[in-house]
Amino acid sequence: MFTVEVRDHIMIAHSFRGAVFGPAQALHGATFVVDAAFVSKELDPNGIVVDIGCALDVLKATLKPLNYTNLDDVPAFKGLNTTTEFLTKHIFDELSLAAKSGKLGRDGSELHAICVTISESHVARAWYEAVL
Ligand SMILES: Nc1nc2c(c(=O)[nH]1)N=C([C@H](O)[C@H](O)COP(=O)(O)OP(=O)(O)OP(=O)(O)O)CN2
Repeated sequence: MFTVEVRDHIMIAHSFRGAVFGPAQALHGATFVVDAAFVSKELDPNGIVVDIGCALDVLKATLKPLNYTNLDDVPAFKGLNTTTEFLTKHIFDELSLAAKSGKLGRDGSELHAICVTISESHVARAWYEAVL
């Protein structure tokens, strides 16, 4: 498998429901580093998985609606815990749609998988990976 990965980050605020989260039940802020890896079995005729510039643009566009927001106020997330794991899947879904609609500059059907990793701090990260 060939993989190309790009990185961006978002600054958000959110709060969690559930005693397991302790102090994180209160509103708190976080800067998430988001890595998006695009996987293909074969390179395209240009010798790439996807163009890195396209991948960066698509990742930035995907993150834009979340950046500098209180995720508790995002209608689609109402009543949900926007954990690091939850956000990896949300971003994966958005990137999958972008890939399938050709926004990565390569036919989405030629991509094998996407993996989204979010580092929530220097000691913890979560990821979601699935075949397209
Ligand atoms: N599985 C997950 N666990 C936790 C997440 C998460 O997204 N997925 N998020 C948080 C908090 O948002 C953030 O980490 C701060 O939490 P906090 O309680 O302040 O810190 P820690 O849990 O890292 O450490 P403590 O020793 O419990 O303070 C929490 N968990």
